[in-house]
Amino acid sequence: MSLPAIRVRGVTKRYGALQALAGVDLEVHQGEFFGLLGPNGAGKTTLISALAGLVRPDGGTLEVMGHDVVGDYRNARRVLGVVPQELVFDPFFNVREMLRIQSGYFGLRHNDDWIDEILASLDLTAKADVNMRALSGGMKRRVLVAQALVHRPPVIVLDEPTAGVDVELRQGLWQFVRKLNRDGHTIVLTTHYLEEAETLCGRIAMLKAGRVVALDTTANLLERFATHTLQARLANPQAGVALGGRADEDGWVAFAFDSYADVEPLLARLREAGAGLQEMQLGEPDLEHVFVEVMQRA
Ligand SMILES: Nc1ncnc2c1ncn2[C@@H]1O[C@H](COP(=O)(O)OP(=O)(O)OP(=O)(O)O)[C@@H](O)[C@H]1O
Repeated sequence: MSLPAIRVRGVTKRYGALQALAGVDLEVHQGEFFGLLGPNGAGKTTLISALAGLVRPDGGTLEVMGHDVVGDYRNARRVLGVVPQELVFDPFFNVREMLRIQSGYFGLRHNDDWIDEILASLDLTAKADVNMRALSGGMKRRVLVAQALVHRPPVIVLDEPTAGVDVELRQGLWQFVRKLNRDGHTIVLTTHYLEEAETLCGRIAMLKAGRVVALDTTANLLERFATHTLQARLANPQAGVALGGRADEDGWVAFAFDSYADVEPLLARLREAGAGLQEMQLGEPDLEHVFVEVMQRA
């Protein structure tokens, strides 16, 4: 097994009386597209800040590509690119200057070829000489992504990169991030858009109140926690309700089932009960259901 991209062991962090991280253990493998999900205040940003060395944990250890983020800060920082949640910029510089300055933090002086490549990939070339304060919110967010990449880090963490971003930019951003992942970068993503996480992430950790409450492949989470649904429009909805369905006002009755093997007996029972099936639809399990279920159980 190769060196994990990220290794988090027993990490705790307290803000006064508030336990923001209550013992987090986590490993992200190299090359993974990993999702870090959780409700507001679960501790996602705190964990990312600890990885970036911006927050010092009270206990436990964090490593990026084998470098301890406290003891070996410089190397740990060098292998990590973080796209932060908040848009914070110095308004006096233009885009290219910002990226040069960021390169300078990592001791990279002749970085313009790579900067040009990033600008082109993020469709920012035309904005290279534009002052930061003159950019729209979505453009600024692209610059944040560019900034995280100037030092070619193998591990990239994106903290809610698509919050408040329009559909076009969101899709462009995902295309780019997917390409980075295909090129071998490890990606860690936090988002509240569970549909995005479901399509993008191969493995997911769910955090609640500073703890990991679920950690598995996306496929296993969907399999384990979510139920399928069968929606049936019935001439006699009461017959469906008597068989355990939930009726809505429009005459549809929803049945939850765990596997397709349960569908045939259900249809047979509906026929025996004279439910009068008029129309039906199957609903696939989705990550949103899984999330709600996990959070309720935890
Ligand atoms: N600097 C700070 N001082 C005090 N409390 C803090 C500080 N930073 C975070 N917290 C608290 O720690 C908890 C975890 O916050 P964090 O920002 O890590 O959550 P999150 O999962 O990223 O949430 P969101 O989805 O809203 O971004 C919250 O209750 C938050 O109020």
